Amino acid sequence: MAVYTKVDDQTLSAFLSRYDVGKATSFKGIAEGVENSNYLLETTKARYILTLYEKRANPDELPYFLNMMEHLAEGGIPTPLPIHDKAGKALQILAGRPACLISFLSGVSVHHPSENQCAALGGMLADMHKVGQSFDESRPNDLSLAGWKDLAAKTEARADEVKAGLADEIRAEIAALDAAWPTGLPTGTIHADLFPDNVLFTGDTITGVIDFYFGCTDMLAYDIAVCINSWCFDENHQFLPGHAKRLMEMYDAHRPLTPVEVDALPLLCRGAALRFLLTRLYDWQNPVEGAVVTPKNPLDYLKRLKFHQQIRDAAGYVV
Ligand SMILES: Nc1ncnc2c1ncn2[C@@H]1O[C@H](COP(=O)(O)OP(=O)(O)O)[C@@H](O)[C@H]1O
Ligand SMILES: N[C@@H](CCOP(=O)(O)O)C(=O)O
Repeated sequence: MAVYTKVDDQTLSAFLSRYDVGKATSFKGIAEGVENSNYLLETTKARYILTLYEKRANPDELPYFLNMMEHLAEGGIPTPLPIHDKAGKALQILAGRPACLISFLSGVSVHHPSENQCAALGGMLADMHKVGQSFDESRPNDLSLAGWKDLAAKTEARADEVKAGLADEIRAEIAALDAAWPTGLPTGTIHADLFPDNVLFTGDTITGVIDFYFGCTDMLAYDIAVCINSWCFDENHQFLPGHAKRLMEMYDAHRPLTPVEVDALPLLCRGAALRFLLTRLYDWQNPVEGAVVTPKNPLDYLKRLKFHQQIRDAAGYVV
């Protein structure tokens, strides 16, 4: 459960009095997530999610994320909507943290996505990229090469406590990616953390896309690489080519991939694997005292990284 900041009854009712959302009937910490504190709030009017921003969230960037969600929702992507208070304000301070009430979306996230669900994901991701083209705000991806170097420096002293030789493997991978990281690919607004726990389904239909707090401006195909990493491996970290094929085919049907994007996929997948290896490693080494959160295993992404390292070209993902 990710709850870093506790919200008591009095604080909650004072907060809710700013809104026209009715009275709270239930308020519970949510048993998923890593980055922020999330509560499910039920009121006499509706259900909401209350998010308190923690850890990596930079308060100055929160308006960007909320505006991105609103822009995508207006374009037909099923993202939550920030709720505005009676004075028109969406972003608040609650229990000393920046906070926002957002609309609750129905559906459930899947632990073992099917090929059909990967196809739905590919189509939605391409649609999201197309709608994102008219979003006029931008934010650099602070978890790309420069961010990885920074995390590698912060984690290297104790990386070998997690696995012997890990610091060297990370150093070598950063050097390889630094020398070959693609440029000139189509860019735009990307989600950058589109894991299965951030997509809600009813059957094979996507009913929600959540957690835009790593959203940024970067190569569109990097989002596909994040999805290949997080949707197309089984629980034993074995690659699932049928999943990747359906994801990419449906993406391509909604937004045709350019040849340079296809060629860059193995490198982008390596970069995405390294990104999650590093943030997980950092979180593993730096637990937040008193937080209720289950740290994720960094080595899951070392296994994926090794898989991508032996892929020669994008065809390796679909055979
Ligand atoms: N708008 C929403 N509608 C329904 N459930 C949500 C919504 N936002 C978050 N959740 C639930 O809260 C969990 C944690 O949210 P998430 O944004 O992924 O947190 P974190 O940023 O901490 O990773 C999700 O897995 C989902 O179950
Ligand atoms: N997806 C990341 C962790 C970020 O947490 P999320 O709950 O916001 O997806 C990972 O799995 O390492």
